[in-house]
Amino acid sequence: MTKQEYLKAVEKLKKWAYAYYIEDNPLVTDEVYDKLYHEVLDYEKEHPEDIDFTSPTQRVGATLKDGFQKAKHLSRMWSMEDVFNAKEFEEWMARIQKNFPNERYYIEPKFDGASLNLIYENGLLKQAITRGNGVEGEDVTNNARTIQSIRLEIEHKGLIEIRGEVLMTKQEFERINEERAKLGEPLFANPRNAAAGSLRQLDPKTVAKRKLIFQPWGVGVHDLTLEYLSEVMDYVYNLGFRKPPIRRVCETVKEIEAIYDELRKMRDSLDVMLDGMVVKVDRFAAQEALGYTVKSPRWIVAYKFPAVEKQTRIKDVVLQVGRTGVITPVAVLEPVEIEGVIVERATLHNFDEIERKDIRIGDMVIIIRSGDVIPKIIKVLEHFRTGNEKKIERPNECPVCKSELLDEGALIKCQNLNCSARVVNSIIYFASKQCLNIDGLGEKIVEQLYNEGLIKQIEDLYSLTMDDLLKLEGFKEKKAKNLLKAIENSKGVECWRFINSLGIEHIGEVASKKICQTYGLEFMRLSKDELMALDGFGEEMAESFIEFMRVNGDKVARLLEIIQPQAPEQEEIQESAFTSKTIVLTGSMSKSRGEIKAMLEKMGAKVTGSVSKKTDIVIYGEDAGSKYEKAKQLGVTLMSEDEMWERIK
Ligand SMILES: NC(=O)c1ccc[n+]([C@@H]2O[C@H](COP(=O)([O-])OP(=O)(O)OC[C@H]3O[C@@H](n4cnc5c(N)ncnc54)[C@H](O)[C@@H]3O)[C@@H](O)[C@H]2O)c1
Ligand SMILES: [Zn+2]
Repeated sequence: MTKQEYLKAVEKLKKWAYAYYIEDNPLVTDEVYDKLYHEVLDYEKEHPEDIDFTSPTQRVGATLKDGFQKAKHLSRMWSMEDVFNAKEFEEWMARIQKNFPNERYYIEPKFDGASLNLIYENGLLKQAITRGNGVEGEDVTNNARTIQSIRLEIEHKGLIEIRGEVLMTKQEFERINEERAKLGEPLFANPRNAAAGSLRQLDPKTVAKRKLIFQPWGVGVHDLTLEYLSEVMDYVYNLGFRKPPIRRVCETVKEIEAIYDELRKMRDSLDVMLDGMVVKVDRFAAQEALGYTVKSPRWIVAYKFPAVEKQTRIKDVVLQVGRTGVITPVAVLEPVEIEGVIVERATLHNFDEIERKDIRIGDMVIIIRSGDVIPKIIKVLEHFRTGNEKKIERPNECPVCKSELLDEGALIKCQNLNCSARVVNSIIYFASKQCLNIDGLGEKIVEQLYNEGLIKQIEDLYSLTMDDLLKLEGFKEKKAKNLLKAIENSKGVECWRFINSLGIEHIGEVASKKICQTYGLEFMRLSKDELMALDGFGEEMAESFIEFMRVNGDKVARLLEIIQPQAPEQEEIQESAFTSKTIVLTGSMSKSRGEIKAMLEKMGAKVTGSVSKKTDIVIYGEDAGSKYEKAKQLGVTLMSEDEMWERIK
């Protein structure tokens, strides 16, 4: 780096830091920022005489935003030195151990949120101040008061600064971004920016609506006379603050590395974002002796995790056709590595989402991939646009079968039941775990069978022969035999698996189970009433089921014939006056209607939702309305709740 390049880099960092700290709207990912930051740092180490005193390496945070009162911290707030791998971490440890060979280290996760200092006096929250430039920050006391996990009163009566991170859960972040997209507001890049932006809303009512969390990690001024930071933190957490998922005291690099691995594994399952682990010298006396640089304590280090957010470019958009015909747009990306996995695609969900987020081909975007979750685009970095980006058009023709598409707004569908993509995907679904669970019949093999013309529809699976399979590439006798056996074994499956495997819209595993528990194998000709009498069934579900059976009745009958699913064992029926009767419940009763319904069903009654000529009895509670009247009109037997209990006795 030349001096000129150095000065340019400093300007760039300052611009990025301003967008990040003041506007909560980063222009680049942390990874990109950190890379340049470290290049600048390296240059400054070699050329101390050139250091620009406004360089981000020389100060905490950035200048302050207008709008809030400024307020001074009682003691300074700091930034942290960071390391990115075991080697860098060991070098840091070695530097400490040179003068302090036998120290203990206190470890907590590094929470990725916005720093906040809470000042308590006489047991009351007096002031809440953002980190700002470390000396003074913004007074956000009124906002902090709306955060449930910030105590307004604590047992400790002395003066104490409790410091921590304001966090937003991953779920809340998604919710707020959805909301912002609908309103056409710019999206937050990640939960950290969302938390920081929310904490600095001028209206506390808006802050209260966003579920923020306060997670302590340290103290400033305090009057506790303890020897170790870990003891002070025990004290703080016991005042009633949220505890971190892991906190440990240990002594060796090996122990610390083990905690790092443990935290990394835990990372995805937590509801808030971690971007690393923080290692601190535990003994206060040693901390003081080690001291501070212009920007950070020498006794703390942030041992960062690999980034889960990357910036990359959208090269193209391709369309996938699912088994229900729904077209899902998928972004083809310039490949990037995230935690050891090369990511080349990200889902775009649907076309409304593309429009809401104004995603274009050629755009630079931030993507996130955490755990097994499909990579997602969280934000378009619009300032990278050159004007050559292309809008993504809503398709009107199926990319696979070319038939005309049905555009329902959020969803665009291929309606052609014979569309090969739909057929292949529905067979894959049919064989999947939550359906017929046919071992060895995965995506690739279904495609292979279909492309070779061996199967055209689900039924064809059951007439596959050894000869057929042996013709296929990659099939030897054993594999073929196993597959045929697995297909054969799928005969006689539980009834609910059979229904679930049909892939009826709105009818999933739970609904399939409900249908089979109540009606066994007699599900093909169920009426709307009968379906709506099932717990959790609404009109949409009932109609979808009936429509499916109307259109595909013959096919379902053929499959039933081949597969012969098993009905669940019926519980023994308790005979009573209600056995085999069709009953409607109305009005408010002494127990919930669900409970009474379940009780009657055990006696072999059919409990439906609306009164018709087919209804045998209407049982009414208090304030019964239109159903009571209708029963009267139709001459259906009316029975009060009390009478019902009489008869059951
Ligand atoms: N994307 C961008 O444009 C951009 C711009 C500026 C900064 N950044 C990012 O910000 C970071 C550097 O900034 P920084 O100095 O504000 O913060 P930092 O990441 O260096 O960490 C210091 C902060 O970590 C927090 N923290 C979380 N858990 C903690 C714990 N257990 N103990 C102590 N502190 C804990 C505290 O709030 C503390 O102030 C980098 O990760 C950088 O990538 C990004
Ligand atoms: Zn199609």
